[in-house]
Amino acid sequence: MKSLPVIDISPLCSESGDDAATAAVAASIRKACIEWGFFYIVGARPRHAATLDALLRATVALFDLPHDSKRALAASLSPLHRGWTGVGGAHNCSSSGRGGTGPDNKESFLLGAEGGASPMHGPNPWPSADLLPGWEADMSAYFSSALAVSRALSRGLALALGLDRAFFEQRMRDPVAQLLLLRYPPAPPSDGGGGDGGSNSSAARRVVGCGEHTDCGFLTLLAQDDVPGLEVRPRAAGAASAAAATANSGGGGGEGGGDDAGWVPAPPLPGALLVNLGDLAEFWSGGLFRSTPHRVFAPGGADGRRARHSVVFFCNCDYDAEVAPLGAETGMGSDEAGERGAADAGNGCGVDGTSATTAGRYICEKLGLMFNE
Ligand SMILES: O=C(O)CCC(=O)C(=O)O
Ligand SMILES: [Fe+2]
Repeated sequence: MKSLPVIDISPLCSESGDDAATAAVAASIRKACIEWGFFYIVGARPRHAATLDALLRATVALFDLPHDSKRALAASLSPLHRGWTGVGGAHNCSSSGRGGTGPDNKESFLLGAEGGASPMHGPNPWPSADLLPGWEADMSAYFSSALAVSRALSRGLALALGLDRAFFEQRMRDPVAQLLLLRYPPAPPSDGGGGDGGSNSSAARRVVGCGEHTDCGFLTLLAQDDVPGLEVRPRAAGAASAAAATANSGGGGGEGGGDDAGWVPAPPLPGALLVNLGDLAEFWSGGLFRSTPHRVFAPGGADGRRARHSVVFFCNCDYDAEVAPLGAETGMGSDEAGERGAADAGNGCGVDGTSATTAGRYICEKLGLMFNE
């Protein structure tokens, strides 16, 4: 059974070294971005492994705070909607889901780039040091570390598109980046009665933690604890046939139809981060790279006693970075154009429109935000 690719990005983590190893990583990234829009990375700076543990511990500590302490940090109090949102609250950072999957079942806490570089930069509602000693330092360390990994990856993405390796990095000087901490509470035990819509598929019996959506920005890095729940639905021909095989192989319990068809699990892989591309990357790459739909189910079954925690780093480019769909330089060959398939021409990324924009404008439009520039 085919599953999501794993790519060792260590050759991208040094400033120099434009050698065969780098070219091989760029080729793997190109293939993964065309076929899946998702891939695991290993080999990021060693510093990252240490900050990952601290990150997950700090995330649990935040959500374990008493309700009143979290309410005092509510996102509704912040002009940039940073801070805490309880279960059933708004979905923060992604373009809207499709397919009527119902309300999200998750608690979230949003942080973002500080300073005044753009209307999307600003102060974070940090919990006080009395409440959570060292929390701000742990989160800030992870934020910088995730940004360094994103910059390294951006070199691979640029090479994968036939561009100068610094192409995206030069547009990530003080990027619009956000860190979203998530807790998915376990699904209530099923007494076999429920089910929505009378469907018999396992997807219908499971509780949605985060409905199907694509991310709207450039690059997403996901750290997850050891509780699974994330699934992706690749649209390219090669990966899609692997997904169909997964749906039919007994893992999902479906019969090739219903809500499970085409979905592939993206379970936690110790020491790895999961990367996915957002709508902005698909738009910028002229539709060559994928912004792939994904969804999360609340922990159930054997994992049903524990909440799932994940931390999503949405790395965009600088607010005023100019963006226009790339053309011939990406070297999209007829094979790759065929790989895209005719059926999936649009996922709302605006790839068919040729108008140039800026990263900030693109994201604000997707999120329905308006700022006076
Ligand atoms: O929690 C996860 O694994 C993914 C969350 C996600 O896709 C999002 O917040 O955009
Ligand atoms: Fe997402």
